[in-house]
Parts: sequence; structure tokens; C-alpha cells
Amino acid sequence: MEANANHLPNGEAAAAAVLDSPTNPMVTPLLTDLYQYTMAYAYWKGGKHNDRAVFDLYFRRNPFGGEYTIFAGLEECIKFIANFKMNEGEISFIRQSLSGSCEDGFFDYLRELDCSEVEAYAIPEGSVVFPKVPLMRIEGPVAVVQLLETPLLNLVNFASLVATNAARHRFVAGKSKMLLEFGLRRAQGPDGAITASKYCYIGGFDATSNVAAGRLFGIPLRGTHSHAFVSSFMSPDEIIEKSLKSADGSTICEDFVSLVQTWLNKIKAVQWSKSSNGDTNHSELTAFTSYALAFPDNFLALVDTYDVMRSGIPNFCAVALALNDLGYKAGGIRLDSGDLAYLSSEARKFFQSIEKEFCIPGFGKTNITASNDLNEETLDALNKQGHEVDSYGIGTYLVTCYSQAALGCVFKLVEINGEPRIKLSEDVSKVSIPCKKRSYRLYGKEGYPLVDIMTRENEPIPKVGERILCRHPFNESKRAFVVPQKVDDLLKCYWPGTSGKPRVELPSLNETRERCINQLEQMRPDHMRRLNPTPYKVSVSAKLYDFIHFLWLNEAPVGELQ
Ligand SMILES: Nc1ncnc2c1ncn2[C@@H]1O[C@H](COP(=O)(O)OP(=O)(O)OP(=O)(O)O)[C@@H](O)[C@H]1O
Ligand SMILES: O=P(O)(O)OC[C@H]1O[C@H](OP(=O)(O)OP(=O)(O)O)[C@H](O)[C@@H]1O
Ligand SMILES: O=C(O)c1cccnc1
Ligand SMILES: [Mg+2]
Repeated sequence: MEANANHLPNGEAAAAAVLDSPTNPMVTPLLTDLYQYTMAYAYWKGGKHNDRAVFDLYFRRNPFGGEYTIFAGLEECIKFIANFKMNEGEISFIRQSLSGSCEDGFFDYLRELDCSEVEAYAIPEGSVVFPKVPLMRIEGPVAVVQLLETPLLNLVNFASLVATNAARHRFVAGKSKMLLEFGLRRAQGPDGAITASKYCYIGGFDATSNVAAGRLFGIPLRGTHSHAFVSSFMSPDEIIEKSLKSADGSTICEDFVSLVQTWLNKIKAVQWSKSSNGDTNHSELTAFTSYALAFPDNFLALVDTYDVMRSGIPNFCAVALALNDLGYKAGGIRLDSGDLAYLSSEARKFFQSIEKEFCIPGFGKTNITASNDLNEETLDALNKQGHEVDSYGIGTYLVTCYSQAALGCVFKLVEINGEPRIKLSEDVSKVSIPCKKRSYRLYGKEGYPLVDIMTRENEPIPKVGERILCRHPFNESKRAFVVPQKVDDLLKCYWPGTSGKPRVELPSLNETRERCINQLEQMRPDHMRRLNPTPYKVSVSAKLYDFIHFLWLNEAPVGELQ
């Protein structure tokens, strides 16, 4: 991004200097909707551009039929705000794009524009969040905050959706499984892919195959090999360099290819399936041997190119046992087609019988990775059937968020110059909650979060052990008293503008991932289950409830029946 922290006035330069630009250089002040600039001009023309506005960024419904969402994308938003500055090229493009009647003074105004007077409050990234509760509250001169609307929504919507998708996959897979994100080839373009890799990691994946994401964010990289590698080999003669040093470097096996063949013969002698003539595919064996010669300490084999049980598994075992003679431990197999429950179970039995037959401790536990169009449903089906998969490689359904295209976060004005504002709608779920607010998470006796409550800015903070009335924001009859055992103040100050408030540092990616995993573990199980989960309660204080309904009546015109 061309924005330069040195252009920021006074104290803000120091604050901005420590924050890099957003990851994607396309995230500039032009990455917004045209109407933000036309409105900015109209605000400026009317002398209203510096009116102090407060906007809430929130979503209305949890995705994927669930009752929770992971908030993600905050770090990129704050980096965007910190570096918000237009260069001459951008200003001249806006000049060309707006009407010729726009006055020059507006472009001088844009030249000076930055976010030094903007304050950004947010729930920490990686938190479990719920509908209607502001994920971010942005305050500042109305024109500039308006320009931020679209990029902030863009940075939060997909990030939160895909992090939630990842968390849901983790929930079904279980804690002990290794989850690998394999979506780069199927993602919606380069940004879709990089974004998915980053936020799937936050949502609980362990690693990605996406090398660029590994470099950008330090996410662990993992991978196996493809069918092309296996089918590119024709015959054992292709292997010219056959020698392999033992793991401790003390000996050299001059003909690793023959050692593999010897092991295959031994396996055949004791294991062989009656339904086969005993021959495995030679080109596959060559491919596996070749891969082992290249990566003896991390030998992985994709075993489904020809026939998993009659060829892939015995071939893998022959190479793995040859490696074992030289002190290496094989990395494992990948299954990429067929019935993954059945094949993983059969493969496990085969490994266990090899362990027993040849006295190779631990061989029965050889890692089994599964891939092939996996999603929440297939993981759930595998669990129900029983399987022996240790790791999952998941691409298309995960990164494209196949079962829900967008989260639907919105950015709504809730106050201007100290005056609360409301957006009405025929659809009650779309009525905005007015006022500059504070939000809290209240925890119950068992340590679970019980309810989120929004209050007006100047109301007293809910206190541990003190009873507080929590009201549904729109449904009069839904209300409950809560005596919280713990209270979390949800909104933290990430960009203080000129308020003089301390700025919360952005955590590392791993800290954000840990926050996400810990918060998910703290949730009451009935909110988390896949089928008919219990909705988590989101409420407002009695004062805010009364005010919403006062403002609603005030703003809604009274109809006349004829
Ligand atoms: N035991 C299982 N229970 C439920 N779904 C499974 C199970 N095993 C695999 N699947 C899923 O079933 C689908 C099988 O895909 P598909 O019908 O395309 O066949 P395939 O195994 O890829 O075969 P081919 O290689 O011939 O295309 C995949 O989405 C996979 O994740
Ligand atoms: O299935 P996904 O969840 O998207 O995971 C990634 C897939 O990408 C690779 O093969 P690719 O799909 O390119 O080819 P294939 O389907 O013929 O194996 C890999 O073998 C997986 O199947
Ligand atoms: O490393 C793998 O096995 C891999 C990577 C991307 C897509 N499919 C598989
Ligand atoms: Mg595929």
C-alpha cells in the first residue's frame, strides 16, 4: 500500500509506524463503494463532514445453521485504519469518477484525510461472538468513517465466515485429529485463498499446504504428493541413484530398490490377500521408492492411484519397512478416494499385522491422512461409522464456505453528534440497536458464558454477584435476571484516535488462534452441537430496552387506516 505513516499528523505517526499495511496491497482507500465517496462529498459540501459519528459493525445471524461465530479480520482492519492515507493518483481517480461539478476544496480535504481522529473499539479477534452485538464500534468524523464502511466489512465478513467454518470442522473432527487446509487450488482467487489459509488456522486448523500463507503468516506447512507423482513413474529402471544412508549416517545401503523388493516379497509371503495374484503395481512401487530416496525421514505415500489394499498399502509397507531397516520412521499414507471409513480401518489392520509379524513397534500407529471432498457432514458420517483416520486434508468445502456464501455483517450508524440514531425495518431482526453502547459477557456459576448484554455508554458496569435484568432487545416478554460470576467488558480500544486512551496491542496469530480454541472450549455444549443447537442469549439492559422502544415510536410515522 502506498500510504505512508510519515504523513500522519503528530502523535499518530508513532502509533501508525508500528503497524504494517494490510496483507493485501489492494486494500487501499479506493477499495470501497463509490457511494461512500459521493456521500463524503455531500457531507463536505454541506459542512457536515466532521460531525462526530458512531457506527456499529455486527451481523444478524450465525452462519452454517449454528449458534456461534468466530470474529476474525480485526488485525487487517486496524492496519488499514492505521495506514489510511490517499495518494495523488488515488485522489485524481476519485476526481475523475465524481461529477465534474465537485469543488476542488474537497480534493484538498481528501489529501489531508487520515484516521487520526477515528477511534476503533473491537472485541478481540478470535473471540466467539453472537448476532447483534457490535464486533467493532468505529467513532470519528462521519465522512471518513463512512469511507471505512466497505473495506472494514470486506475484511471482516469472509474472514469471520471461514474462521467459523474451520472451527465447525474442528468441532466435528475432534481435538486429537490433525487438520490440514488444502484449499488453495479451489479458493475464490488469490485473496480468497490466502485469507482462507490465515483464518482457517485461527479457527483451529493445524497447517496449510499454501506456501505463500506459510511465508506471510508463519502458519505450519504440510503436504503429501499427488497422483501425478505416482503415475509419472513407469518402471524400477528409472531409479538411477539407489543408495541411501542410514538415519544415523553410520552405514550406506547401496541398493535401496532391492531392499524394498525384498520386503515386498516378505510381506507377500505372510500377508497376501487370497483375492489377488500377489502382484502390486510396479510403477507405484517405483514412485514410492523414489519419494523415500528423496525424503527418507518424511516418507509419505498417496496409496489410491491403482488399488488401495492390493497395491498401495503393501507397496507403502515395503518401502516403510526398508526405511525402518535404515533407522527411518515412515510419515504415513494418504487416502483420496473410495470409502474412507472402510479403507482407513483396513489400512490400520494391515499396519497392525505388520507390526506384529515383523516386530516393528509403533508401525500399527502409522499416520493415515484422508482427503477428497470432505466437509462437516462427511466427517460426521465417518465418526458415526468408525474409522482410523488421523489427519484430514480439506479444501473446497472449507475455503469456499460452500454451505453459506457470506456472513452478512453490516455497518450501521448508531449515533451522530451525541444523538442516538435507529434504522427501522418491517423485519424486526433488521432494526438496528441505537446509541453508543458498551457490551459485556456475563458468566454463570459453572463457568460458561450465559448471556451478552449491551448497555448505554454511561450505564454502570455489571458487577460480579450483583443481579442484573437482561432483556431481549425486541421481545417484551423475554427477560431474565442474571447474577454474573464473571464479567468481560467486550470492546477494547484498538485505535484511540485523539482520545488519549491506551491502545491494545494486536496479538500474534498464534495468540489469536489460542483465544479462539479456548473460547470455543468454554462454551456450553448445547450451544455447540450441530443439530438444533440452543441459541445463546443476546440482551440489552432495561435502560437501553426502554430507549430503543422510545426512539422506535418516535421515528416510526403513525399510519392512517382508510
Ligand atoms: N465412509 C464414508 N461415509 C460417507 N462419505 C464418505 C465416506 N467415504 C468417502 N466419503 C465421501 O464420499 C464422496 C466420494 O466421492 P466420489 O463419489 O466422487 O468417489 P471417489 O471416491 O472420489 O471415487 P473416484 O476416485 O472414482 O472418483 C467424497 O465426498 C468422500 O468424502
Ligand atoms: O477435495 P478437496 O477437499 O477440495 O481437497 C483437495 C483435493 O485436491 C487434490 O486433488 P484434486 O481434487 O485436485 O484432484 P482429484 O479430485 O482428482 O483427486 C487432493 O487430492 C484433494 O482431493
Ligand atoms: O499435499 C497434499 O497432499 C495436497 C495439497 C493440496 C491439495 N491436495 C493435496
Ligand atoms: Mg478432488
